[in-house]
Amino acid sequence: MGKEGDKAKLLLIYNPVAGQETVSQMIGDIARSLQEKWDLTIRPTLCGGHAERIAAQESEGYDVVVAAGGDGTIHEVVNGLMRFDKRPILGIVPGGTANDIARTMQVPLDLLEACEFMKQEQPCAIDIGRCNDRYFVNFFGVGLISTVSSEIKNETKTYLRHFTYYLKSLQYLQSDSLFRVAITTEDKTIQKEAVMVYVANGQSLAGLELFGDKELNSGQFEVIIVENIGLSEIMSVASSYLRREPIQHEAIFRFKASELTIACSPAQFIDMDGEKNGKTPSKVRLLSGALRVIGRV
Ligand SMILES: Nc1ncnc2c1ncn2[C@@H]1O[C@H](COP(=O)(O)OP(=O)(O)OP(=O)(O)O)[C@@H](O)[C@H]1O
Repeated sequence: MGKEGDKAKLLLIYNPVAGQETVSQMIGDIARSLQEKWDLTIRPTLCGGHAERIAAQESEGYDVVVAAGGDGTIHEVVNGLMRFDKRPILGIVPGGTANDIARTMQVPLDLLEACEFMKQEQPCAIDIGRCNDRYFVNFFGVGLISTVSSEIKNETKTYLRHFTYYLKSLQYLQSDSLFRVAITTEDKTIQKEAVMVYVANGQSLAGLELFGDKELNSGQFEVIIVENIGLSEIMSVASSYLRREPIQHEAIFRFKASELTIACSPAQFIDMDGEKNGKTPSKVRLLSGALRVIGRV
């Protein structure tokens, strides 16, 4: 191994409150592992939004910037990195609750295995979504998804959180959550009454691999509109999922697009990668191969 100065530079941004605070507890081991390959700088976040500021203000001159935390932390770091024309490579240490982005990129969920993985794997270019002046890696969503994710945001962070997520989904489906949506793409306009619109770039949502064939370099989003759907329909969709069959239901409308405008009445809160980001209307665009990430697509 060469001198410290010969090594590439890595900035590790970690969220000490993500998931069950495992990154915080293991930061010494994580640092020792990464130092074997890189000249390491470590920056913990102090509050929400801080990971994005660190990435935007301090990434210059680094070869790799690692987001250690959950999807929210990765979302913030990506938003910081996307401001640069010449972007450092992104690495992931999955210390969150759902870790949907890490799952899609096949990063091991064990923190030290993820460090080993980073040392061995090559980066690959992935598509990034853009909505107005914000970016997303995994998904853009309005309706049910946004309501549920903000409701659970402050709940106790244990494995029970996943369970809570599904219960809350069912609860909201029973309530008055319908809205009108008009989506315009490169070649069509679709108007529906919906409870949720989900624009998938990645494969997983809340730890479930819902879009198994959706690769992060496909050049297209998978757009899902969930129309008015009741409990019996949910059970039928859930049983398809459990039987590993493609999710097909008359209340679920799917298509592919790389550019779309979404208008809702009434206006809906936007959720990107599990983080709230303003309200519709939205212009959503796919930026092909915009970021290099250590992982597999
Ligand atoms: N020091 C901090 N104190 C409080 N909140 C923070 C701090 N640093 C970051 N945050 C916020 O913590 C929130 C949760 O982080 P993150 O999404 O990474 O973990 P998670 O919710 O457990 O994982 P996942 O999104 O994968 O389910 C984010 O909204 C982020 O802005």
